[in-house]
Amino acid sequence: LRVKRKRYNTPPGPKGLPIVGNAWDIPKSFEWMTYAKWGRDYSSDIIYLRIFGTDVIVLNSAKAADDLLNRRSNIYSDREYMVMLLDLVGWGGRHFAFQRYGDLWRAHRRLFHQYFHPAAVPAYYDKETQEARKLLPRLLEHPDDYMQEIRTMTASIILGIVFGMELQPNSDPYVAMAEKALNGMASVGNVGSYMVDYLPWLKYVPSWVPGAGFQRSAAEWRAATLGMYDKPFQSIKHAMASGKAPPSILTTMLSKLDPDEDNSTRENDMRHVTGTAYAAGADTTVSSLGTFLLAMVMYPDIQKRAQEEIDRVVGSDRFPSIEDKDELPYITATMNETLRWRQVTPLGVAHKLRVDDEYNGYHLPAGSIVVGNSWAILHDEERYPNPDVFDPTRYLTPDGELNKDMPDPEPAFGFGRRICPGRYFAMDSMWIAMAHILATLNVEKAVDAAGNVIEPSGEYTSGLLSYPVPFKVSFKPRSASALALIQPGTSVE
Ligand code: HEM
Repeated sequence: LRVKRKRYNTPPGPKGLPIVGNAWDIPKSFEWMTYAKWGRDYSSDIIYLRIFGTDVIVLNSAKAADDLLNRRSNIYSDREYMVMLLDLVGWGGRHFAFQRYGDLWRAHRRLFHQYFHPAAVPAYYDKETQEARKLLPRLLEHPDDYMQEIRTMTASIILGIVFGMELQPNSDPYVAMAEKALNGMASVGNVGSYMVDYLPWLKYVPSWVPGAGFQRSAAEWRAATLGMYDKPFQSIKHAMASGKAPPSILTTMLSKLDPDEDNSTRENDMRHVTGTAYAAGADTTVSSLGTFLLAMVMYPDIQKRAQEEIDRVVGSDRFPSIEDKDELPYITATMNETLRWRQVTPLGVAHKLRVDDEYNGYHLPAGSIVVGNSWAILHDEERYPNPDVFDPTRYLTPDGELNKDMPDPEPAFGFGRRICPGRYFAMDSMWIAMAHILATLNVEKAVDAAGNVIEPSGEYTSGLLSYPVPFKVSFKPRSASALALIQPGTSVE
């Protein structure tokens, strides 16, 4: 029986072809820019696409994203079921960013929130500060590996607070496994990266069939995903049983269990929520700090101004502390601008609409994938003139205070009930690392063997997470007293 579809007034967008719809219109990379361009071409901040029968709605303005994803969050907070990512690569039921709206998601999010809400995160300042301090000498020693060193810092912070884990220097086996799992996630995590997402029966095609290479990649990634969730959980549980587990979020969680009850569901929630903190939090913060370094290399005057603020408020005989934050508005503005200028997740994580909706006279069909284009929102020329220029003063009043009328770059963290629940912790980690780097190091363009300055390309990778394309950086201690802070044994002449 064929039911004839009623023609509704959906938002404008490229026309597309029969059956495949707009599948071939969507570029393989930097889709956020194309979506923003379509918004201009069709003079609409809402764009409608159809991909193999799936409705996709892209929101290109702060107003549309706020009206729908924030204000109607009760119906806009579902997720698409991504076969490749969830079934084949193993993130289903584990990483709640990809969980459908429902009880399991709610249980995970609630448990996570208990340890990452604004009043909980100051408990992690000490660890964040300690690891930021360890980062500084490593940047001086291994300037070419600065991204890896930053990754070690974020991994040490998160794994330290969540599992009480001390990382093994150089390649830590847990981090190596997690990196593999995260590579899989980054490769398949954007809705529609794999044909199997649109044609779910493809998952039954064995991996030896020509063209089914996704099955082989999936099996390798899957082993890493399962390991990253199970291994630390099991080892902490064992260590706790013998009284040897250092205090952590997981030991606090486990200590609340009643040994006389069947705890299997709650233990699973704990395993998945703790594993997710690393999966969601490590590489995101790494990318944002990479952007910070890129901005400092490209805009030396801004770096100098930030350093002057620290010198004036903190002096040079101690490190800045997050307790100084209120007196360091330029540093906070620099962090906001870092999150605005280049997003870690330019399209956020796609939401899904659960029921039919109406907006501005348009029909938005139930089941639509709804993409908040945070790149477009944070590059809106009206709110952010010359949006491609890195300029922290956007966030400041003329007399240098934080401008209360300027919205925080919140869209960088998503929307509505799905907004990043790790954002307070993420911004603390970023702020502390940035303040430590600015206080003690000059971050400059590197020079090659022939004495030529190496210009960074300023380019980014494309995917669910976007990173600066590797660029060379030179780190130099700002002064003898800075060096003495970085390497406490060093004498100051
Ligand atoms: C600069 C760093 C970060 C950025 C830019 C970022 C960005 C995002 C974005 C865009 C989302 C999707 C929101 C949506 O669906 O509308 C998200 C979700 C999430 N983030 Fe973050 N994040 C960052 C750091 C962190 C950290 C450090 C953690 C954990 C400690 C974390 C945990 C999560 C979790 C668990 C979710 C899933 C929320 C849900 O679906 O209910 N994030 N993040």
